[in-house]
Amino acid sequence: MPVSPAVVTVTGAAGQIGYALLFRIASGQLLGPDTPVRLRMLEIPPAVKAAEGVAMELDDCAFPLLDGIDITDDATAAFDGVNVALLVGARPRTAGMERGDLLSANGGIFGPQGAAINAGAADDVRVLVVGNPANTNAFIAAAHAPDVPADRFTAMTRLDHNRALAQLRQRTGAAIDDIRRVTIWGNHSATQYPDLTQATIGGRSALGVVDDQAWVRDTFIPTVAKRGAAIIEARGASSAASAANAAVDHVHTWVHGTPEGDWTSAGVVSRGEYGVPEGLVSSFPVTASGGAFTVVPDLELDEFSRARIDASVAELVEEREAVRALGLV
Ligand SMILES: NC(=O)C1=CN([C@@H]2O[C@H](COP(=O)(O)OP(=O)(O)OC[C@H]3O[C@@H](n4cnc5c(N)ncnc54)[C@H](O)[C@@H]3O)[C@@H](O)[C@H]2O)C=CC1
Ligand SMILES: O=C([O-])CC(=O)C(=O)O
Repeated sequence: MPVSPAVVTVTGAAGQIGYALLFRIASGQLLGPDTPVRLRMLEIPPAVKAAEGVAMELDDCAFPLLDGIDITDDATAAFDGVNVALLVGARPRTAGMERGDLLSANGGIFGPQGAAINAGAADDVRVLVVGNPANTNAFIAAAHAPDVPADRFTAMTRLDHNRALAQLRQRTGAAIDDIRRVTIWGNHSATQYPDLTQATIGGRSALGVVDDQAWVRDTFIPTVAKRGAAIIEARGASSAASAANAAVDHVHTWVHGTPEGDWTSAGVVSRGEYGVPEGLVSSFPVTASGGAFTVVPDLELDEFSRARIDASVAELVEEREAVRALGLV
């Protein structure tokens, strides 16, 4: 029996991440080889023509799973019946900025989009916010969607998670598939806490394999946390293909699950886990099963980890206060 197509909406579809993302979605890498996809591309009016050009290229790939493409500048139309919403469209930072500096420029995008999702999305909608500052933009979107379960709104820290895996591979020579239980806690910002205390490499403690606390504290953590700025410095533009790759990973894991014995990292709406105030969108260690993320419970946090998580969560609280002051929630 033919499977009906999933509606996947990508905002900012004519941007750099959109260009790296849409072709992977249409080829089946997001939802798997058995699910046809109907793509909805949302753009602001000046970029609709560029989105049309991207759609022409998508057509020219003749992807068997691509059921059709709609292009619109209207959020209500973009999110009508949507199953997977990828909220990418937002301004990227430039050299010298922190992601939080984008709040006033970008925050206003996510309330109306949350409201449009609330009004028209499919019952099983899953939302991934990529546009920065991603955690707080997801908080804004969720606040405007009271009828959508809060656990359907997530923010992307999978890129940070993948960066942590890559740094650990470089340091130890381990295969990526042998590295497990790495965690990104907190905000997708320089305050994030990439945590190796629970991580294993080939079943052994990653900290034991590395055997160099100073490297973890002074090299690993800042390299992962400041990787976005390093890419901007080197490339003259913020990361795009690796961000699109992480978005594909995030949704694929959400839908298809985490491997036995492992977990990933995602920004999810806190229910008070690990002392993170309820309602904030914070990155946690999460497993995925049955199409839902669950925060890994009962991990022991040492003093250093506790302090790092608290510092990043304090920044999320500040961002929440800022969006309240701006009248965005
Ligand atoms: N969470 C993460 O790990 C990462 C997040 N990002 C963020 O993703 C966002 C997008 O980055 P790029 O694609 O490089 O930027 P870009 O500037 O190349 O593209 C953004 C696109 O969004 C569109 N747009 C702006 N307002 C919109 C609206 N209201 N509705 C629909 N579309 C709208 C623009 O017309 C543009 O085409 C930025 O905020 C960037 O900082 C980037 C990398 C990683
Ligand atoms: O750093 C930036 O502005 C873009 C981003 O979020 C990342 O690369 O992690």
